[in-house]
Amino acid sequence: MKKIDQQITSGKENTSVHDFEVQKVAIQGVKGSYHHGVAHAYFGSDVNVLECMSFQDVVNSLENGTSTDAVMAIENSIAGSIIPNYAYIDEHQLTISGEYFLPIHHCLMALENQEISDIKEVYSHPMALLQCKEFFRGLPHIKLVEDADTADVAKRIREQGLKGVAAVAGETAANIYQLNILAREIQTIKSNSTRFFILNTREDSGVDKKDINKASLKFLTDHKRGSLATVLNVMSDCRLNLTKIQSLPVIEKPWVYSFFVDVTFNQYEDYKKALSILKIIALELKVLGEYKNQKG
Ligand SMILES: O=C(O)C(=O)C[C@]1(C(=O)O)C=C[C@@H](O)C=C1
Repeated sequence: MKKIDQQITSGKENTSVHDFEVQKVAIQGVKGSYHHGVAHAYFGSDVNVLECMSFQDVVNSLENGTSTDAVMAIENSIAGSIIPNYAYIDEHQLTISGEYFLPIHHCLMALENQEISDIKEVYSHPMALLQCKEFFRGLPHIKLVEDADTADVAKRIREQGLKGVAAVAGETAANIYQLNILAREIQTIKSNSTRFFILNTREDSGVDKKDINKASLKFLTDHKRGSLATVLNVMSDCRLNLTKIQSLPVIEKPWVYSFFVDVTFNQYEDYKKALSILKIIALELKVLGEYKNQKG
């Protein structure tokens, strides 16, 4: 871990001590959220977490040094990409140092002695509500309300003794905040998972070269016929496998798009060769992170 110099001023003394930077992992949400689950799975159950109530706060904590690393959801197998998170990573020069795919099993939970027929409002994270659209289509008496975090709603129901209110969250949240599970596996497709990025602000993500077999890149292309196809062909010719492509509008230039791609590879040299060509043919090529493919 990085060593930092700390100046301690006490009275007239000015002592310089060496300290070790303590790892603190920012998550969106509170204990029992899916982000919390990823922090445990990736960094170990004794990880020191910083609970943030928005993705913006996660980013701020990395920038102002209150966290050293962060976990950020980026896409879900049912609801798709969390587009604003691509922009956060790009605009704030964050480095992707890893990824984690977490199976997501949503439950509907409420205080004891509450039946589904008693529930008038269900609160949860918008991505979680999107994943359970079909389940709620069959319950028209329930109003769906977007909230900051799945587990935080569960916590609030318990702390404020909210009746007629339920949360969509994971089973861990029901256990921590002692809520009854009214329905399990309420996501539209049973096999549901969310991909999370592990982020930091260090230029070198710290991933061992021999472990790197995946990268996330951003680039723009010319408004010329075939320019995107040319970039993708270079990747294919260099034996890179494209696992994801996402376009995002370039907000200063209406109707111009940037592309965010993830590629996997067996040989780091193949990837380096592709980069050297892409630097010439693509516009504004940027490496967002080089890391280990969790599915590999
Ligand atoms: O609210 C939570 O528990 C979260 O961790 C957020 C989040 C998300 O941002 O997508 C994480 C996984 C699920 O896809 C639903 C919600």
